[in-house]
Amino acid sequence: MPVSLLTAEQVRVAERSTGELLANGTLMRRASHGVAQVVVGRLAATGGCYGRTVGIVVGAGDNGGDALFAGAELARRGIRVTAVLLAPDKAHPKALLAFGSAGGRLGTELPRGLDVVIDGVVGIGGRGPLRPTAAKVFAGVAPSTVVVAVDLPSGVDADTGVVHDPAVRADITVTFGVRRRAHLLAGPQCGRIVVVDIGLPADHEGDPDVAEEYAPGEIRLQALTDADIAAAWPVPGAHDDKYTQGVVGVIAGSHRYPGAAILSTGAAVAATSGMVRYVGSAHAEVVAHRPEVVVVPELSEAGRVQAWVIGPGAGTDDAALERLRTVLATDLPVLVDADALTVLAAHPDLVIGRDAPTLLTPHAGEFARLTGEPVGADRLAAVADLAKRWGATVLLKGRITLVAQADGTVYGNDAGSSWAATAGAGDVLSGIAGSLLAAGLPPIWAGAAAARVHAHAARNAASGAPIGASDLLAALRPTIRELLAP
Ligand SMILES: NC(=O)C1=CN([C@@H]2O[C@H](COP(=O)(O)OP(=O)(O)OC[C@H]3O[C@@H](n4cnc5c(N)ncnc54)[C@H](O)[C@@H]3O)[C@@H](O)[C@H]2O)[C@@H](O)CC1
Ligand SMILES: Nc1ncnc2c1ncn2[C@@H]1O[C@H](COP(=O)(O)OP(=O)(O)O)[C@@H](O)[C@H]1O
Ligand SMILES: [K+]
Repeated sequence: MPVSLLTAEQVRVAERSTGELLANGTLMRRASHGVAQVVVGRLAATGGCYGRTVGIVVGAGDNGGDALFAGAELARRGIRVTAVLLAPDKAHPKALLAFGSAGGRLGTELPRGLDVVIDGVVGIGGRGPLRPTAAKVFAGVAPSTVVVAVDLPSGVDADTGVVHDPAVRADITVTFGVRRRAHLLAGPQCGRIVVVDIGLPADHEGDPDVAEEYAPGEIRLQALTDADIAAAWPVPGAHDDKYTQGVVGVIAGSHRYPGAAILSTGAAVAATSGMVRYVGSAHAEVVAHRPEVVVVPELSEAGRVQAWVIGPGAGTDDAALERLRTVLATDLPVLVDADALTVLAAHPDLVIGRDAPTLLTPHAGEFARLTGEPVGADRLAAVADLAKRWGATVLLKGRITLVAQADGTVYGNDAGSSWAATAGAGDVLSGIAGSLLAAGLPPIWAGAAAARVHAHAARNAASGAPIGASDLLAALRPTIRELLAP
């Protein structure tokens, strides 16, 4: 099942629902034990615990309490632990006492050359950037020191994932019970995320039971897992033929710029085993690369399809507008990308009010063209708002891809690497998502599944070195094979 990512308020609701466990400090003891275990695991893997050095940066709230209790546990294991209290008179009293009794020391700055530093400045109660005193402490941390954030890297907004300046950059983030939105939205800032079970009540899907907290239209952020995608990926059955699996039509590229057409149709051929049609002036080039694609130069000559992809390298002239108008007037699912988004920006009425499934796939620049303003720091709010206003599904590209449906549901994916940031990678994405639309997946699933497989393919193709979009395309089939038969 998709993994939910909660707001700070939803986390607090889930914590409060445990009643006594929250009030008597059991949740905090479980949380801090989880932090200590992660640190011990890290030290044990690199030479053991005894005599190693850990620093703790402690803020005024419960996040600092978690860090101090964890520090007490580490000190009891023979680790030399030093805590810097940013607000000494507000540090969690019981945790501070436990830390002192366990042999933890207090300092005004962190010792040099630490093995690990624990960021307990702020968690879900944090607002804005690291304040100057905390920033100064972290500025002195050596690059070789492993940074373990308690709950969230401080300076990262829990709900929007906005990374303020300055903010902590963590190698590992240890969180409690359920992921916060920032763990996806600011994934690269969090490093590896470890979710510790602290006994929050779970609903039948395994998520903390906050379903009733969602009002209609409210943003609900989730992430698809590989298992979700594998279960939904179209696999031909005994009675399938080329038509029953869905035919995708791609309107892309031009004789002068055939690359987008080759990449998009190539990805559509690789993603599912149905049929791919191509419409446009790059028909000779497309068929030279992929003889199985059925090509025609004009839209009027195209046979039946179950979904359209329109836009990659397809131009922005009057003829492009007419083709866009024609496909959007059908009752078929349509993916609008690249040049077609530029055309659409001047004619939003073509999509607003459209009943059939519509998937828009802008990068940040195209998004700004559609809305008339930059995406801004809060990408989640921006993409959800456009989806709601236009009544379409919107996939905002980038390291973190967000796919928003008009009802407030948003699926997010952290690509895990940025090797896909290369020319033509978007054309590949359009072909994958288009073929999934033709197979009958709802736009949010087609977009999110395509984004995740695209990211895996980029990582597999790159394997530590730069790639071009055709390398990404070539890695698609082995990546899908790995997904379907892990
Ligand atoms: N409520 C609970 O039972 C549990 C809470 N837990 C921990 O408690 C945290 C939440 O604790 P709190 O609600 O006390 O909030 P935090 O400790 O996250 O932060 C609030 C405090 O930090 C100050 N502050 C806010 N922004 C700041 C900034 N930019 N720089 C410096 N100080 C800033 C605030 O004035 C306030 O004193 C979670 O993130 C988690 O680590 C865990 O122990 C799990 C259980
Ligand atoms: N920093 C990044 N990390 C990971 N993936 C990225 C990054 N930037 C872009 N991408 C992905 O690469 C693709 C680029 O698409 P796009 O910008 O349309 O390029 P083009 O038009 O050249 O094909 C998208 O799938 C996008 O999500
Ligand atoms: K923190």
